[in-house]
Amino acid sequence: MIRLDHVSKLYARGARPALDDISVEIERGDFVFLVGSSGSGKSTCLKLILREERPTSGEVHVAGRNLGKLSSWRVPLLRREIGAVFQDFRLLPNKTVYDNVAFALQVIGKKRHYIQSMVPETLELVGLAGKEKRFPHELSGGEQQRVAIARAVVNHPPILLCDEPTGNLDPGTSIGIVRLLDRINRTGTTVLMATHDDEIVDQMRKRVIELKGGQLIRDQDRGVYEVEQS
Ligand SMILES: Nc1ncnc2c1ncn2[C@@H]1O[C@H](COP(=O)(O)OP(=O)(O)OP(=O)(O)O)[C@@H](O)[C@H]1O
Repeated sequence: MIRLDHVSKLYARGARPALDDISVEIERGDFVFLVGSSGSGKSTCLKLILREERPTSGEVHVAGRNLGKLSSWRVPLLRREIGAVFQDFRLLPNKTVYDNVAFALQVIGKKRHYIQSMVPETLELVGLAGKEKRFPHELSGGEQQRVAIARAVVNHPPILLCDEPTGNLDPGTSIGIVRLLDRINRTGTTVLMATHDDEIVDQMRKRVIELKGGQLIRDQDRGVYEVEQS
């Protein structure tokens, strides 16, 4: 579902590589934690998968596409295959919960009756039934992140990328969010989550990929956090 072949990324000529000859494969339906100290290259890795950045060398394959050969006009089609969730939620503040999620379908031209059935179903999945008319500022951080997750998965993308989705949440709320991601993963969605949250990684015991200084130094099934400091 996601494959990096000898991928390196240098943001500036002569700079230390943000990613240094990374090769890794993530199969359909996997749940993977991407760990590593600050600056180890986690966000860069996610940006390459979204084609927000391009590698300096190597190949990135996502959902059957070689991103190096993908023309710019096809990038929006790639992004439909990938739901994305971030630490800072990124909700539209002037739209209700319902409209934040519906908007993701409107912009890709889905029909009204489809939107009217998918949005309530997805809000139910993330545990927000009954809160459709609230605005983001009327929700807790955990609830806001649930809206962001609903928005990311409402179109049933095969891949869900999460960049520190629990970074702004307390431990109890965080575990609820990751259990929700686990539930989404069990429906067949491939989940790749960059995180600094040691408690969650240790509790969930999923595959763990560790980066250090841009190099992949660990790929462990049922792994633990145990990040090496750079
Ligand atoms: N747009 C950019 N331009 C130049 N250098 C960058 C850019 N983005 C990231 N870097 C550098 O690339 C390296 C990897 O950064 P990246 O954001 O991928 O790390 P990270 O593991 O996600 O860190 P964090 O856990 O702090 O979010 C760092 O040295 C960073 O300074």
